[in-house]
Amino acid sequence: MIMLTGLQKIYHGGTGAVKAIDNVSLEIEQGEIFGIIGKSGAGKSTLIRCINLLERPTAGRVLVDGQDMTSLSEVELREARKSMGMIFQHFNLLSSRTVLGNVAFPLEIAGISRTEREKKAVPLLELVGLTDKKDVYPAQLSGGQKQRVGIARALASQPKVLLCDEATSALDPQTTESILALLKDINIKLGLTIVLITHEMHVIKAICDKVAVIEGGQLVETGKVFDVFTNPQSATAQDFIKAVVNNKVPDTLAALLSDAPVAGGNLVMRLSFFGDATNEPVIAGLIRRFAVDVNIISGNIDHLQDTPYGTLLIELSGKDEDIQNALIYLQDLDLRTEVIGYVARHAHAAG
Ligand SMILES: Nc1ncnc2c1ncn2[C@@H]1O[C@H](COP(=O)(O)OP(=O)(O)OP(=O)(O)O)[C@@H](O)[C@H]1O
Repeated sequence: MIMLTGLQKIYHGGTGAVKAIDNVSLEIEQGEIFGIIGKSGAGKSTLIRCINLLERPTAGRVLVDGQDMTSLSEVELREARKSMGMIFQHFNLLSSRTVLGNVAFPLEIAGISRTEREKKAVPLLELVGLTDKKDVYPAQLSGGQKQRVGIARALASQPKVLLCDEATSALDPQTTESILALLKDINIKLGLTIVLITHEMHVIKAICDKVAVIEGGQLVETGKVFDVFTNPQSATAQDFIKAVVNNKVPDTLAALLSDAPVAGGNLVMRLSFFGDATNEPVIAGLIRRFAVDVNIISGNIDHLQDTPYGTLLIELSGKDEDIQNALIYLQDLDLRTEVIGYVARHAHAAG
């Protein structure tokens, strides 16, 4: 649906050239919700604005539905942009127009008659749950309601893609949740491809199918949200995930760990479970089979989209041989194991 190839954007400002996007290539498929996450200044806004060419890339190609956006004339570009709606952090509504007037505005620009405009806008208000606010002005709306107007307006020209520029950053957590649920609903009902940028991992976790992590204008990691969450490769992705998944080794324990086995010491490891494996009594099975004690340091079970996902940080104590056999047993199960390190038994109170 959307293909970025070797995308580059250099800004020339007072302080010299800034490489905001540095050789980014990625593919977004039809019907998916694709999240782009990065810290402040990573290049997220520039990247999303390059997709509809609100920013013209310095180099690289932007293909949307097979059409090379960078090769279009201004007139062709205006036409192509109709297939890409956009919503913004600060909503960008027209304060002098009613809710209905705002939603119908793109249709007015397109020269569609008043009756036709209303015919198209009214069902969109229903879709976003604002039928009763049709005749009020933006100043009378809450932030969440304003964003609903923004969404309805973006859908007015029946786009194939919805670009969301930090669409929930100005909203409180509960309103954020309801707007994200609405985006998911629209994605399913209309089969709309959604691209969103955010600096918050919980947004990605809530609705995205795939994620791209960017830093310093570069793509550092991309993949299915489930894969990136359960097995992040880059330090940046690991940092973002820490904010929503608590499976960190406590600092007091981390200070005592060594990579190599310690004779007569305990093994600290992380187990990650997905799907059906979350229902398996892994720890009970471990204790039954081996002469080891298991101390659970931390643990949680969560859902990523509809798939259960859990992590357990555990410490095994026992004879060295029993610990190694238990480790081999765990590594053979349908779960992900990660040896965090070894700790001398007397050095640590637990176990
Ligand atoms: N018009 C501009 N002129 C010069 N430099 C710019 C311009 N717009 C952005 N930049 C620079 O490009 C880099 C990326 O900016 P961008 O706004 O895309 O990042 P971002 O990830 O969206 O950040 P934030 O989350 O803070 O909005 C930054 O270093 C920024 O200062």
